[in-house]
Amino acid sequence: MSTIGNSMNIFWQESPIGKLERQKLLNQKGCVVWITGLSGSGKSTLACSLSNELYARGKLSYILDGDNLRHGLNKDLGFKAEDRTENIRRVGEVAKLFADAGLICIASLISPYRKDRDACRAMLPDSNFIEASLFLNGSHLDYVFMNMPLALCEERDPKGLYKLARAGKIKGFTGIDDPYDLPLNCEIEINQKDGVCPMPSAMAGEVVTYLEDKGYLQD
Ligand SMILES: Nc1ncnc2c1ncn2[C@@H]1O[C@H](COP(=O)(O)OS(=O)(=O)O)[C@@H](OP(=O)(O)O)[C@H]1O
Ligand SMILES: Nc1ncnc2c1ncn2[C@@H]1O[C@H](COP(=O)(O)OP(=O)(O)O)[C@@H](O)[C@H]1O
Repeated sequence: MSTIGNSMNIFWQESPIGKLERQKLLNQKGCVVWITGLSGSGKSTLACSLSNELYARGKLSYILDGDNLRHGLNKDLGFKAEDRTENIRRVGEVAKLFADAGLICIASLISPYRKDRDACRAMLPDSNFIEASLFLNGSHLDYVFMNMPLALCEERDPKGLYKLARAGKIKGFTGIDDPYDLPLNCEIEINQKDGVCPMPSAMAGEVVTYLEDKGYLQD
């Protein structure tokens, strides 16, 4: 019996089929690939390309896209700091469930605050001791940082939001008048090469190679 958050007298219910059985069924390891970066940096593009690439290899993934989740689960949240924190916390919890289900969960959110990203990583510890030896950082969450210059994101501006933010019509826009804390410990960083952004398939390929090397693409 325990007290968690605001709930009292609650018990953990075990289920007969666990993560290991599900992973065997799917021949992959449940994990979270969390893509962070400015609006317009290419998070959704990478998420879709990665999902396609994994599908072609017979691997089951699911995309948690910040924009989409704000249409449902997170429709009560805005963009002030505490709402963004709650947004990331909720998506971290959902991602944890997907990883436990055995899926390769691809989360694509700006996730601008370092403390919230650190909290998500802490939420997904590698609890299985035998498995743990396979993973260097002991976490089933890996960050991909879309390190694209603000000027490029602003030039792309596919939704016209930077223009509105610059005109003062959107307040607290990430990169303009709300901070983006640069990641200090991301597993993968995607950069421009000679001023050119890699093709989506090349970005996805880099992540797939990483997942392969870490042993996620087999049970
Ligand atoms: N103020 C402000 N700041 C940043 N972004 C804004 C804002 N208002 C609306 N949008 C749109 O919301 C998308 C980001 O949602 P997220 O859930 O990923 O944001 S966060 O992680 O909670 O910061 C983001 O989508 P992406 O462009 O896909 O990143 C924007 O289209
Ligand atoms: N690797 C890339 N090369 C060229 N254009 C890209 C690349 N990645 C994204 N884009 C373009 O940049 C814009 C923003 O990409 P998007 O994936 O929607 O970013 P985010 O999800 O971070 O807001 C889109 O118009 C997209 O087509």
